Amino acid sequence: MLRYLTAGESHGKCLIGIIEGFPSNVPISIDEIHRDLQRRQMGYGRGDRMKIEQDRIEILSGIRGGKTIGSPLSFQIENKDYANWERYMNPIEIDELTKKITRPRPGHADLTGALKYNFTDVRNVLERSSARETAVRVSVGSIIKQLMKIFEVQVVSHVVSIGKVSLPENIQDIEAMKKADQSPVRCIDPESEEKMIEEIKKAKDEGDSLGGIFEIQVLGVPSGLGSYVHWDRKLDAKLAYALMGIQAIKGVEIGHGFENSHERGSKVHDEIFCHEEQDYYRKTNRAGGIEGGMSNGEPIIIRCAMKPIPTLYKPLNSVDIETKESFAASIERSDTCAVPAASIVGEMVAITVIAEEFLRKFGGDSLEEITERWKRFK
Ligand SMILES: Cc1cc2nc3c(=O)[nH]c(=O)nc-3n(C[C@H](O)[C@H](O)[C@H](O)COP(=O)(O)O)c2cc1C
Ligand SMILES: C=C(O[C@@H]1CC(C(=O)O)=C[C@@H](OP(=O)(O)O)[C@H]1O)C(=O)O
Repeated sequence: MLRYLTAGESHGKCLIGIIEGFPSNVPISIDEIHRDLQRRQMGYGRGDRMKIEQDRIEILSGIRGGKTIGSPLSFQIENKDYANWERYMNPIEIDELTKKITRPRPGHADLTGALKYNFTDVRNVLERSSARETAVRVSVGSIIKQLMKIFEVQVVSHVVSIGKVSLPENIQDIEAMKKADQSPVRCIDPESEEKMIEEIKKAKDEGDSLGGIFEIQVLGVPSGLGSYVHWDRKLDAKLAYALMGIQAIKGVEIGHGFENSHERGSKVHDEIFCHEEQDYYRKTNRAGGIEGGMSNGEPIIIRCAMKPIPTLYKPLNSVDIETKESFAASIERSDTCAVPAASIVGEMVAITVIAEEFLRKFGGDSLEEITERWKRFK
């Protein structure tokens, strides 16, 4: 079973990841992981923290001479910003005069987190609830992506909307999606992209923030991953669970999920055809590649809705947890919009779920064992 853990605070010394259950003999390129880490840091609307960090991974175990050896694969990513925060974040001793954060931000984990863990300083909450942690999930996904590439599975994503600015139509251009990194908002329509940038600029000038929707497509997924036999084995359920685990993701849609609910069945379901030499196929993919909790061989299409960033430079009302007086919420340095970055996190989280299910079906201890099973299936 493939599983992983993440650790680390946003302004602590470093972030840590451990992957367990990864097969042996898989070649891993550190450059590719660095490329994905850099993709996560890009995107118009990010704040000044991204100018400080240049995320690099240091592998600590599980890889020898460029290939995995089947043991737990562990790594760390340094937080460069720790140098500026050490006196607040040192694990053993912090500056006595450290100012507490007592004005929770609506929409962030601050208030409920402080009450739940019995803190008088909201910093104890925001350090771990921060999406800084997603650098680890991207590293995990990037390692897993390299395994899945051997089995011809790929993942792409693009931004569909920022605030109220949306792509004019449901464009399904995979080649354009593969090149989405070249555009600052990762939008595949240049006209919409410009409008999205304007929208982000306006929100920033007004001390406000924005969310949006991104789409992920996983291509080349063999049919039969996941299962209909039990609710917690359904592939769509697993994807929704993992994707909702990304900070600020509040909705997950598989295929034309919401749109389909307004139509009659005859307009929705993807008819089945068979080519003598070509196997079964569909002419449409409104189901988004999943039927009965199983991949059906079509591209898996997922959309995720991200809420607007909670930290506002023109803050909303809040209550000081020490004095109980009304105040404007605290202002932490912040992104204005992080939908392009979240789309990269989404890619990596989605490919991780697909890999878990792929290994459940074709799994073995070594790459060679898995390849044999996969080839037999094909
Ligand atoms: C890539 C990314 C970057 C984010 N950047 C910020 C940020 O700069 N400021 C902020 O307040 N929230 C940011 N968020 C959102 C918060 O982390 C998130 O809203 C918070 O942890 C509360 O969790 P919830 O929205 O899932 O309920 C970011 C989220 C992601 C995915
Ligand atoms: C550090 C990252 O994102 C952070 C996510 C985040 C939050 O509240 O989620 C708040 C901000 O943190 P800071 O106050 O240090 O600027 C973002 O920069 C990152 O993505 O690597």
